[in-house]
Amino acid sequence: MTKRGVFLTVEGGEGVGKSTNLAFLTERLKAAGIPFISTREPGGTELAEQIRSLLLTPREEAMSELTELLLVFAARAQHLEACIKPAIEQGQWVVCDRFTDATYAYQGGGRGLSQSTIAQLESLVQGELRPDYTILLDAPVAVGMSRARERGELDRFEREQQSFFEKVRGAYLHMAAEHAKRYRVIDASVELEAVQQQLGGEIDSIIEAWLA
Ligand SMILES: Nc1ncnc2c1ncn2[C@@H]1O[C@H](COP(=O)(O)OP(=O)(O)OP(=O)(O)O)[C@@H](O)[C@H]1O
Ligand SMILES: Cc1cn([C@H]2C[C@H](O)[C@@H](COP(=O)(O)O)O2)c(=O)[nH]c1=O
Repeated sequence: MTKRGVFLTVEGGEGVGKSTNLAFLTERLKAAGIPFISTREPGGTELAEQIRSLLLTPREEAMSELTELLLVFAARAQHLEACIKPAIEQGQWVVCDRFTDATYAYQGGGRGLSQSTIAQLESLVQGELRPDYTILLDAPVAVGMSRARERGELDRFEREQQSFFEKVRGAYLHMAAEHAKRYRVIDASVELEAVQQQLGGEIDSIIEAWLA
């Protein structure tokens, strides 16, 4: 029987370095000879990427909070069935830039939607499936936003107020405390080399546990 792959998610606020460090993590997996796919949410399949574009593109018509929540889960349903579940079952690791904890942080913490509404959709779309490990890149909101601004034009979420992102960060830190066995919290406010030194230790121990 094929050994199930690990489902590893990378979370954090805007501009904290998720994409940069996801590439670092997958380099470590490659070096260890571990089969993996690297993907992101919202997105990860052609259809889910189209939903991503609906979610991220700024427009005049305001998007209702419920519409936003349902779009996020619609993209996730597609991503899970077409990409994540088959990969894990085939023994591949799935390294995913954001997953449902982002929904609890942004639509729950940021927009104020109830945990129980999100939990109902989580059960409907995912069944029992949850990430095995979650790396939270944590930095003060101002640090992440200044990195995001330097990158160029801001998307629909990045145009939110600082208070929105403070709530998002608070929700992530709360989840990290609540799910301490699954979470690895990394201080992402320091220079990249120091971030990757912390990350290297964490990924090596996760690999070791899987190979044992
Ligand atoms: N520790 C760091 N110190 C300084 N700059 C960094 C650090 N980590 C990432 N950066 C830079 O910050 C910018 C944002 O990084 P990146 O795109 O990886 O963040 P992200 O979390 O994926 O952003 P988003 O949430 O918008 O997708 C990039 O220009 C990247 O080079
Ligand atoms: C999965 C997910 C994402 N979001 C938001 C968070 C970000 O602002 C964007 C994705 O852009 P990034 O460049 O990949 O960071 O989408 C959300 O609000 N809810 C979610 O579940």
